[in-house]
Amino acid sequence: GGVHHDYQLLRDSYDYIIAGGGLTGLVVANRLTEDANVTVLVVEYGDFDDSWDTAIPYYADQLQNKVLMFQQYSTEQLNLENRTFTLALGMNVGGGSAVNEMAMTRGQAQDYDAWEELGNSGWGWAGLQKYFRKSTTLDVPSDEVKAKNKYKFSTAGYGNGPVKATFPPWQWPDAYTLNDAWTKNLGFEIREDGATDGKILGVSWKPISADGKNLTRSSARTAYYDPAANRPNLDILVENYVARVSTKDSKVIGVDIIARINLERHITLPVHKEVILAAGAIHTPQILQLSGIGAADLLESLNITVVQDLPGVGANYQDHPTIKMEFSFTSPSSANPSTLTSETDPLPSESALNTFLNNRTGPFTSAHGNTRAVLSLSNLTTSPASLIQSLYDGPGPETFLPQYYADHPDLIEGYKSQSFIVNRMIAGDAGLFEVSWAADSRINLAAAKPLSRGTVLIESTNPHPEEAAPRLDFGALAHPFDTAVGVLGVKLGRKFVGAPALAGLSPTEVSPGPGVVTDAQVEAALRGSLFQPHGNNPCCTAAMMPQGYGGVVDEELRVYGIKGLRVVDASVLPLIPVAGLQATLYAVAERAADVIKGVVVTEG
Ligand SMILES: Cc1cc2nc3c(=O)[nH]c(=O)nc-3n(C[C@H](O)[C@H](O)[C@H](O)COP(=O)(O)OP(=O)(O)OC[C@H]3O[C@@H](n4cnc5c(N)ncnc54)[C@H](O)[C@@H]3O)c2cc1C
Repeated sequence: GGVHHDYQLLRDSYDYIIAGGGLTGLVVANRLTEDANVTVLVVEYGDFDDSWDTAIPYYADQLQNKVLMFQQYSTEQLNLENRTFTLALGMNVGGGSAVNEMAMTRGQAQDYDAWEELGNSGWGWAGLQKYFRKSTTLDVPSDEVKAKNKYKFSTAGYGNGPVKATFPPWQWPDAYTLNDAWTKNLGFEIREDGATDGKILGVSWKPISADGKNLTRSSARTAYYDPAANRPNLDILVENYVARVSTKDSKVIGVDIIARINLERHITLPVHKEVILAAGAIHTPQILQLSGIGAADLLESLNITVVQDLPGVGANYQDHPTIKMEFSFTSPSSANPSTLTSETDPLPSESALNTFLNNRTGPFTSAHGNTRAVLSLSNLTTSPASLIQSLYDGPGPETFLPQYYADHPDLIEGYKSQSFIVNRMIAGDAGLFEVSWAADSRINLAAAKPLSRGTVLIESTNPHPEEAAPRLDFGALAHPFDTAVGVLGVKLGRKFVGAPALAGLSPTEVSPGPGVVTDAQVEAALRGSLFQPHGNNPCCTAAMMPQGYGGVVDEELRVYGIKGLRVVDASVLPLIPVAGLQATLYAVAERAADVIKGVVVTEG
C-alpha cells in the first residue's frame, strides 16, 4: 500500500476503485480495507497538505491557500441580476473536510426522516444514529473550559469514532453579548447541540471538527486515511483524476484515469467488484455524464454513447443560499476579531499564534464562531398562514424550475414528491434558516429549505475536472417562497442586531443599509447584492430516490441500471438538511461502507 503519483507500482487491478479522496471517499476506503483480503485504490485529483493552514482552526475561516480548493464558476444567475458566483470545493486528500469552516453540526431529525419517506428505508434519523456515533467522538472540554464558556451540549449522540468534535477553549467576549440578544430579547434559550435528539430549533453552541487535546483540525484525512495508510491493501493515487467509468453490457469493468498536469499520461484500470464515486456534488455528475450515464438528449448532443438514460444526474442541485448582512459596531469590546487583523507592532496575530502553539488556547483555537440559531417559519413571522397557503396555491413547478426539468418530466414528478414532504415540514417546525455569528459584526443567514433547484451539466467531452468544469446553474431565488423567506430573514437580522442587549456595541447597518426599507427594496437588494446562492454545501445531484422520480441511486446507493457502480458522496442526499453537511456525510459514508460490505441489507 502507499501513496502514488504515477502508475508503475499500482496493482494490475483492484476490487474497489474510489473516485475522489475527499470526505466520503476516505471513510469508505478505510472501512473497506479493514478486510485484509479486499484491495482498494483511491484516485484523488489533489494532493496531501501538511501545513498549519489546514490544521489551525482560526485559519479555517480565511484559508489563504487557494491551491487546496477548486474555484467552480456558475452561470449568470437570472434571478440575481445576472451575477455570477464562485463555489469553493475541497481539492486535496480530505476534500472539503480539510478546508471547511469546521462547524460539526447535525440537522433536525425530520431532515433525515424525509429521506426515508422518499423511499430510502434505514436512512432516517433512527437508522443513522448508529452511524453518527460510529463516525464521531466528542472530545469533552474540561470542566473549566465548559464553565468559563457556558457551553451546553449532549454526549449520548457521540460514540468513539475516528473524527473528533470538540468545543474550543476560546470565545470572544462579544459573542456573549450577541447571545444575550437571543436569550434576553428575542425569547430563546440556549439549548443542547441536538446531536442526541435531533432537536435544534432555537439557539445552541456548535462543536468544531477538531481534536480536543491539540485543538487541530480533525478531517477525513487525519481520522480515516492516516490510521489506514500502512495497510498493504490500500493505495492512493494523487494528482490524477477519474475521467470515465467504463462499462460492458451495463456492468462496470474499470476506470480511465488521467494525470492532472499531463494529459498524455493516463491508464485504464480494471476493477473486480465496484467503482465507488466520491468526487463530490459537482464532479460526480460530471463523471457519470462522461461515462454515458445521464439524460440521453444531453449525452447525444455531445456524441457520447448512452449507457443509461438517467436525467436525474446533475439535477436537484441544492445548497444553503446565504444572506450576508453586515453591521459596524462602534464600540466593540477591546478584544475582538478585528484586533487580530490589525497591523500594529507587535502583531496581535503573531502573539495569538504563539499562544496557540505553546498552550493550545486563545483565539486561534476557534474557527468562525460557535453559535447558531435555527429558526422556523413561525420564528420569522407572526402570520405564517398566508405564506403556507401560498405553497399550495402558488405557481406550478414548471414556472420556476430550470428548463431542464420541463425537458425531463420525471424530474417534475420527483420535485412534487419532495414538495409534498417539504411543504408539510415548513408548515410545522422545520428550520428555514441557520443563522450564525462570531463576535464580529457579520451575520450569516443560511437558507435551509430552498425550494428552487439548480443543475450541473457537462458542456464538453473534456473530462478535466478543473479546466473543463461542468456548467453549474444554481437556479436560486426562482421560487417566490424563497424570495419571501429571504425578506423575512433580513427583517430577522435587523431585529437581532437592533435588540436592546446589543445597544452597548452601538451597531450601525452597513449592508443592506438603512436606505433599504420596504419589502420591495429588500427584495431588490437580495437580488442585486445581498444574496449568495450557496453556502459551501453543494449536494443532491445524484439523488437517492425512486428512478421514476428522477432518482439516480437506489437505497443501497447503486446507480440504476448499472452493475458495480455506487455513489457515496454529497450527491446522493435527496434533500439538504438544515446543518452544514460534514457531520451528516460522515454518517452517510459510514452507512454506505456497511451497505457495500453487506452488513446492512435492505429488505424488499
Ligand atoms: C470552504 C468550505 C467551507 C465549508 N464549511 C463547512 C462547515 O463549516 N461545516 C460543514 O458541515 N460543512 C462545511 N463544508 C462542506 C463539507 O466540507 C462538504 O459537504 C464535504 O466535504 C463534501 O464531502 P464529499 O465527500 O461529498 O466531497 P469532497 O469532500 O469535496 O471530496 C471530493 C474529492 O474529490 C476530488 N475530485 C473531484 N473530481 C475528481 C475526479 N474526477 N477524480 C478524482 N478526484 C476528484 C476532489 O479533489 C475532492 O478531494 C464546507 C465546504 C467548503 C469547501
